[in-house]
Amino acid sequence: MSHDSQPANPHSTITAWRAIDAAANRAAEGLRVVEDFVRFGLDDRHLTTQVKNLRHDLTATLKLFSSETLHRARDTQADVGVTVSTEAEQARTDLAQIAISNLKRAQQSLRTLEEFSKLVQPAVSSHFEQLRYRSYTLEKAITTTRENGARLADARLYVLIDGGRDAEHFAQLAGELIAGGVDILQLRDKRLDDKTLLERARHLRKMTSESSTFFIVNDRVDIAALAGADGVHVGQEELSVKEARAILGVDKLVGVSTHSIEQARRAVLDGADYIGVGPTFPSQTKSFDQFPGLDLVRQVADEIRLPAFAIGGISAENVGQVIDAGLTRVAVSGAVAAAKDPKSAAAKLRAILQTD
Ligand SMILES: Cc1ncc(COP(=O)(O)OP(=O)(O)O)c(N)n1
Ligand SMILES: Cc1ncsc1CCOP(=O)(O)O
Ligand SMILES: [Mg+2]
Repeated sequence: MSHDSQPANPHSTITAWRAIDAAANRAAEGLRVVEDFVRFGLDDRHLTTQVKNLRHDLTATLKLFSSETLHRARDTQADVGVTVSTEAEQARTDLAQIAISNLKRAQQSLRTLEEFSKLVQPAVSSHFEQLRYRSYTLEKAITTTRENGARLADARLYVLIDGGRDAEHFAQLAGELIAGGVDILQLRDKRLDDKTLLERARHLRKMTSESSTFFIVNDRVDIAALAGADGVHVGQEELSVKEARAILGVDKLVGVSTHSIEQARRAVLDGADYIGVGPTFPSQTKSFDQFPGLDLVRQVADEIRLPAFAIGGISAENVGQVIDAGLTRVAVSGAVAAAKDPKSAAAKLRAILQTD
């Protein structure tokens, strides 16, 4: 029956069932290709589970239709679409492109399912809409994981520094760390007034621009935007990834602190560019009541391929335990910034982290 309770025209009904049958198969096939890409191409257990769940939920929703009706409506021989194949369908040059094309194909099919089911079984339509929205979230998470895997491929050592005693002391330390091979520098200062913090941020922007070191501001999206930083780092109780991105723009990095595997999984789906994982060990820089420790490092290394930096009390002495637990990226403060010779402390840690 149609929306206004008029009996649907039998020709429209059979057309709708044929389209639903074809779209159901396309959506399921497309999602299977995506699942195989995140599984074998990205080696990402979390995203594999997410795509698999989406595929299973699609199957469960399709069971709300009568399979007999669908099969009766099927007429592959008469389907003019079977022999139509565009050049773009044939020209696939890399795995990620294949996966994304298939995801888009699944999304389009979900849209067909949503629209055509309105004619024959309206109550099911909104289920397909929800599945389509989930597929958009996954598309973003897959793309971000893949792109940041490349963008931050070489980023192993991430160092947090404060604004220092004065501008000169700050510039001296920053200069040494950049020269010591630090991949990412974070300005993390909770005591400076805004004017001075922005001055430090602008100074660091200038220094890092002449190097390959990324520059991130902790907490303060406003300061990051004004200084033209490469990004911002936010905690669980701060602005969300979406909010930070709305201010900074799509090209900037947004990192998120995670203290449990659930938070790490959520950060991936929220579209974070990287995650901080910790605290790993007791820290001189910040005090904590709880330590997810190396267990969380192991869980993240096992499940997640978005760049992940272990943080909290990490030094040249214990970084081997982090590497053994599966992560080769760390964020540190004290072990480098408070060292007698910050440049060689950074270079030493960086060398240990270069495991390949
Ligand atoms: C790389 C990185 N990871 C984690 C943190 C901690 O952020 P947050 O939990 O918001 O705590 P504060 O640093 O703001 O005290 C970080 N800053 N950087
Ligand atoms: C900000 C922060 N968040 C978790 S641990 C930490 C401090 C890292 O500093 P350190 O390397 O000196 O422990
Ligand atoms: Mg914070």
